[in-house]
Amino acid sequence: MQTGGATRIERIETLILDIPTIRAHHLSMHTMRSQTLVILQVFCSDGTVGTGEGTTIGGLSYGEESPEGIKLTIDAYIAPLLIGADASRVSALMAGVRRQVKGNRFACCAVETALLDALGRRLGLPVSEFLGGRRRDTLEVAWTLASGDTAKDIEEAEAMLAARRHRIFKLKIGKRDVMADVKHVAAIKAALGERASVRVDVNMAWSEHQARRGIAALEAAGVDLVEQPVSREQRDALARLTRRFDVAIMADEALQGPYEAMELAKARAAGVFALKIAQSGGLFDAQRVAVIADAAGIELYGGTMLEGGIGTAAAAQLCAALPALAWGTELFGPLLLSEEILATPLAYADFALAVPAAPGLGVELDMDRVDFYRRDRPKSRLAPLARQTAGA
Ligand SMILES: O=C(O)C[C@H]1C=CC(=O)O1
Ligand SMILES: [Mn+2]
Repeated sequence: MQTGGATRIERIETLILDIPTIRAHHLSMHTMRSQTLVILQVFCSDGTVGTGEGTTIGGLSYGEESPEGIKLTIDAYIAPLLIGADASRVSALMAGVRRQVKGNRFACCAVETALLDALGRRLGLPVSEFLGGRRRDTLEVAWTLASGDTAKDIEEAEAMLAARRHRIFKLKIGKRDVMADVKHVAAIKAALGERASVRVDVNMAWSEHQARRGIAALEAAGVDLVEQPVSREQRDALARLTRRFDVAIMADEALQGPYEAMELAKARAAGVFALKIAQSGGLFDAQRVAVIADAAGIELYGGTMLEGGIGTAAAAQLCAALPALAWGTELFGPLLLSEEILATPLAYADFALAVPAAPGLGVELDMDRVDFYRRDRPKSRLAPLARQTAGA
């Protein structure tokens, strides 16, 4: 796997970080009070270090990979395949990894991200420039209202509008009775009116029958988009809902890479795809999903697994290079964390995220903060850390 004079992969290190969220984040299957990030670094023989991130939501309650599993997969199975290999052959390296490692898309995405970061640093180019070239330098970013309380959500949305940070709001529903959720959403939409786009994410909590009742009422309340109302296996039900309603129906959990994208497109099961680098299995596979969406006339939304700064920068690099991104993005993950792990936080202003312009992912880790939040930190390092707030 190596040629003379090539830059080699010398070492791969992984770390698990636990960072508190700024408030409880209620999803239909889990309430988050902290987020767990798996950070990996790929050390190359020319001195470049590439950084990647593997992050999921709620342990094993959202997807099949846990943070501990992502770390183990990289340490025990992926790293040994890569040590000594030519670090710049990213696509070939990932094809080799996939021959030996089935599934484990989040772990593969983290590794591919780190290799792309290192390659970009070596080339002196941001990753978006070799994913086809940048089509945009800023990305509109939605915010998720998920405090669990209608009045608090309205207050939070008003503060975001006043600060010009977000004007698209995604509401997490599916935990309560359908009509209680509809009442909650309708009250928020009525308060915000035309000043904001209000969307909902059911995270698979409804049956098809519940979805028919719920979506009809949400459409009447002025909601713009309904994300993954039914379980990911129920592709036919999702297709029937897409045909039945004018409001946009978006596939999220049902979309796990190019194969599912093709099946969803053939079944006309969604009008919009939540494009996520981790769920797709990496930036290359996310690009393949985007190509399928484009060919099928399906619109795109840049989704998140609530990653920290590294995963968010990686998704931003991909989103910057997409030909079209009709529904904007929700790349706000770092803003939900109470502490920043980047040396310079990502910049959010005027409802948008500025896509980092420096080589690679365009961001640097603050290693003191990383050290502080690592799960295995030595007890002697428990001294409080000076607070640095995420965001601009
Ligand atoms: O989309 C999801 O299901 C996961 C995630 C994205 C934003 C958020 O608040 O949760
Ligand atoms: Mn979702």
